[in-house]
Formats: sequence, C-alpha cells, structure tokens
Amino acid sequence: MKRIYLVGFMGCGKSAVGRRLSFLLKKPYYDMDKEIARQMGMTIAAIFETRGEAYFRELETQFLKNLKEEDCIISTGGGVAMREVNRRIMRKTGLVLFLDAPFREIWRRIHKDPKRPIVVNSTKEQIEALYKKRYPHYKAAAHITIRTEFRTLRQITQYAAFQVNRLKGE
Ligand SMILES: Nc1ncnc2c1ncn2[C@@H]1O[C@H](COP(=O)(O)OP(=O)(O)OP(=O)(O)O)[C@@H](O)[C@H]1O
Ligand SMILES: O=C(O)C1=C[C@@H](O)[C@@H](O)[C@H](O)C1
Ligand SMILES: [Mg+2]
Repeated sequence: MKRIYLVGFMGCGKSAVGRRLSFLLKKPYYDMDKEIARQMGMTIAAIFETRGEAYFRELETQFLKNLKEEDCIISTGGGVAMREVNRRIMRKTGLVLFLDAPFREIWRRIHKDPKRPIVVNSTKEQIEALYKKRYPHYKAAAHITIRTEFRTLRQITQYAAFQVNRLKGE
C-alpha cells in the first residue's frame, strides 16, 4: 500500500494537482480539507471560528490516523506538514510530494480567497513570515520536491506521475 500525499503552502496547487493526478493514475482522491468539512458538517472557516485552530489541527491528525488501508491520493491542508506526528504517518504510509511555489505566486492566488481563514485574519507580511517558517517543514515531510514556477498544472501533474511510477515498488 502506497498513498500519495501532496503537501505545501496554501495555494501551491495541492487540490488542483491532486484531482488531476487521481484522473491520470486512476486512483481515488481525497482532499483533507473537504473531507474534514464534510465529516464535521461545517466549513473550515466555521470550524476555526467556533472550535479554534488547535481543535482543527487535532482533526487533521485524527484524519490521517483513521484513513482506511487504500492506495489513494490525498491533498493535505496547508498546515498538515507542521506536526511531527503527521509527517511520520505520511512518510510511513506513502510517498510525500511537496509542491514548491514562490511566495509571490502564492500570494497572487490566495489573497482574495474568503475560504482561507488564516489569510483573512492576517496581513501580507504575516503570511510571508508563515511561509518562511513553514518551508523547512514541507521539505522535511517530502520525499520529492516539485518546483512549480513556470509550469502548468498539466506539466506538474505529469511530472508527479513520472516520479510516482519511478519510485513504485521501492
Ligand atoms: N501551476 C499552476 N498554474 C496555474 N494555476 C495554478 C497552479 N497551481 C495552482 N493554481 C491555481 O491556484 C489556485 C489555488 O490552488 P489550490 O486550491 O489547488 O491550492 P491548495 O494548495 O489546495 O491550497 P489550500 O492549502 O488552501 O487548500 C487554484 O485556482 C489553482 O487552479
Ligand atoms: O495553511 C493552513 O494552515 C491551512 C490551509 C488550508 O488548507 C486549510 O487546512 C486551513 O485553511 C488551514
Ligand atoms: Mg486545497
């Protein structure tokens, strides 16, 4: 059993690439944010507001622990790779791909999105500081880093599939 986990900062393309990779490799696909929101019957923003961020982080770890044994593709939430326990579970049960996008690209994509509570409640400077603080954790979680700048979603997906096939069976 080898899952494929996509990690990286908000807006780096985890959901967009995950969906495409699922289609290309014919494996089931789960978006952690969507699954957690569905299980809770609330949006991520509402979970943050009513229960707080610490509670949400616990839900993320429980999600990883409770996943059924299945070969699948998972796009993680942007904060999942920060916890040591999450990194350990992901590395043990699958192949972890880091989608590495430069901050200016990320900012362009996320700054107007009301669905990302961390963005709504922070300044650009605070988000950039968070990006820098998180970067080494994504690196530590990942088996493979994929630079996404100047690449289309299709090119990134094809490169991810190439790496998955290359490492199959290792
Ligand atoms: N390489 C790319 N080229 C063009 N558009 C991209 C690229 N990567 C991502 N995007 C676009 O940027 C937006 C954000 O991507 P996406 O929602 O997949 O990010 P995410 O990593 O899942 O973020 P989050 O952690 O907040 O869930 C989407 O509209 C997506 O289509
Ligand atoms: O980077 C983060 O901490 C987050 C990213 C999103 O995927 C969601 O999981 C949530 O908005 C928190
Ligand atoms: Mg996403």
